[in-house]
Amino acid sequence: MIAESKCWTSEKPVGMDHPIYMPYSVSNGVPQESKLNTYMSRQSTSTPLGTNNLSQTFAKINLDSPLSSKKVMPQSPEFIPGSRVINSSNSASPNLFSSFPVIGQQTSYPRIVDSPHSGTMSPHITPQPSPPPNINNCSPIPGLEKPTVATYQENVGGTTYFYPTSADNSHNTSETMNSLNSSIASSYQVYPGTPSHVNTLKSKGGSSAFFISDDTRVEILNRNALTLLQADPDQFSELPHEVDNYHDLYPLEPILIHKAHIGYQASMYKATHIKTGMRYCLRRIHGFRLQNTKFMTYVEMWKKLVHSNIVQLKEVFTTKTFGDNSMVFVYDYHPGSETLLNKHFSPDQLNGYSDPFASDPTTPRPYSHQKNNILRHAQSNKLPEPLIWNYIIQLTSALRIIHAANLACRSLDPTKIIITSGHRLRLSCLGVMDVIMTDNATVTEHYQQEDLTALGKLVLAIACKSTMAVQHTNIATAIEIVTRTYTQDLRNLIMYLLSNRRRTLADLMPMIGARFYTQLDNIQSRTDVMENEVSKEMENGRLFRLMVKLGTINERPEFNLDGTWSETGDRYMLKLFRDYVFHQVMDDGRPWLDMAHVIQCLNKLDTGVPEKVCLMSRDEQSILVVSYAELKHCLEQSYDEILSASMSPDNVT
Ligand SMILES: Nc1ncnc2c1ncn2[C@@H]1O[C@H](COP(=O)(O)OP(=O)(O)OP(=O)(O)O)[C@@H](O)[C@H]1O
Repeated sequence: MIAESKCWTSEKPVGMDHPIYMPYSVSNGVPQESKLNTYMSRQSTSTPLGTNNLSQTFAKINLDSPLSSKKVMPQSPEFIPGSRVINSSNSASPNLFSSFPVIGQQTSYPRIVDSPHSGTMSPHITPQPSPPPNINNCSPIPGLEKPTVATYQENVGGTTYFYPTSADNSHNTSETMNSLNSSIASSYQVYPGTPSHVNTLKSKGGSSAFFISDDTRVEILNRNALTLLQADPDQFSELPHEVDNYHDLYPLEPILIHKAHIGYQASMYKATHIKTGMRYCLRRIHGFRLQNTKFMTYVEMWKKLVHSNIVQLKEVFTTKTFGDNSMVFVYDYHPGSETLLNKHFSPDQLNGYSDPFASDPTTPRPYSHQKNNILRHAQSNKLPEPLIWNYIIQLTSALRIIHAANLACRSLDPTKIIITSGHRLRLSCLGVMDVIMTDNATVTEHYQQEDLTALGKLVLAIACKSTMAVQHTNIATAIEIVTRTYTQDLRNLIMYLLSNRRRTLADLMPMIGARFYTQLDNIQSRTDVMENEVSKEMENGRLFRLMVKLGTINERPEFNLDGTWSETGDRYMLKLFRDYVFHQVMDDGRPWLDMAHVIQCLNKLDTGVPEKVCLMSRDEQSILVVSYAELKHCLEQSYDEILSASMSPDNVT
């Protein structure tokens, strides 16, 4: 079948039998060798819809209907062949031709070839400024942008163009109109803009209407870059190529000869699992000889523990690959994390106090420093109390499940808590003490009480921003500082944790009290913001897949030995569509760039809406009026062709 509405006249509307209605067919008016001809041939063979009978087609047009009898506007903007003037000011009678990217340089009127599918006419073809940002990627709801018409007529410079709508379209329109009575849904997928509740939550990080916010993007990029870092073989020549099932080792800290707080020298590496390609964090305990295998029970228990505030232990193994007897603990890798010690106790945050550990690298860390001057710490440097409570909630949350699993942390220390963005804390050294300090005599209950004491010391150190606050001789002064600086509640919690009585995590809950709600609110608000970011990227991902298909088809140099494949048949239409989406120009020939136009067009293509779009050949001699539905059909069919050829060895040429 060929076009239903392939007609133009230089007069006002006339009857259907008027000779100026010029049906186009492959053999009538279109050069056989032209690309348009190949497209039309394709229509006549493969397109299932439509009719070639003009009389039938036009019989459907009710020229007497109020809408169809719309008068030709004598004042319609004049269409001046040879001019590049695009005039779309007449909103009552949208100037179809003015809406083409470049109309100039024409010596004859373009042919109009109507697509076999029908639908509403694309209302915005002319380069137009985007709508306001919050809706700028939304298209008008089909059926609303224009009253339902049985026929569409246009007078341009004395030339009348008719676009009959088929039964199919009227069906769609009536469906749309029916749905107006109840609800109206966009007929295609689109990101509807930032919801107002998220808009009020947004941080200063800057937001984008279409893309992920700058803050989040930078953060993710940074994390990805860290994950992909590789060690320079010249610089780290001593690193083994492979350790057990891991390779691509990258040190996470300078390898210093100091004993970690566990009493052994330890070092951390990022590594990649040989089989899965996943990144992990290896904690290597240097020079450690296993005495027995009792620790395996603990390892199995730790491996089962999953919580948002702990770094999960994956496995433990011994190795001689490093040239000694090393014990390696494998954990999840959290790129971009830093220790709580670095974050809140780094030298520049200590008002000029030097790193308490720098002088003696063999001294275990961090509470062993003997100097007693850190309490001169300025109160102006204090952390906000809500942040301290935030930390308390996260740490107690982790301890709660650890203790519930009949385990103890045994490493609640500022060097063994890592922090990532959004003040997320994780306990990072779980299970190590149970393996390297197996002590059958001491019951877990004892270590759990030690955990609570360690928590009290940690909170005190954070509140005073000093690791020395927890030294026995400084504690009284440190508590005094807390009393002066923070609420009674915080002081009470520290006092409780540092007391000699038997303590439980359950007792801490009423001390935290309604602050749980604040924490919950913060997390949920953050989830809302992140969900909005995801919804933007979801749309982008969808459009990207569409672009991949278009890119795979457009300008393909050859397919199955056919050098003209991408220029003929369905592909020709897709090429013109690509021009329409991306290559439009303004009146004076400057490129017209409008992201909203691109997104809108791609969204409509993705869904295959019945709305029509006018595609102009590059020589400006032909115009195809085609629906997005048909474009989608062409896209899918052409891509499937390539896809099946890629899978079938018979098609390899
Ligand atoms: N699971 C992890 N994922 C990513 N990085 C981690 C992980 N655990 C620790 N790190 C990082 O590795 C580095 C070293 O951690 P480590 O626990 O050894 O701290 P440390 O201050 O060197 O303690 P110690 O003196 O006891 O060795 C820190 O920068 C920390 O942020």
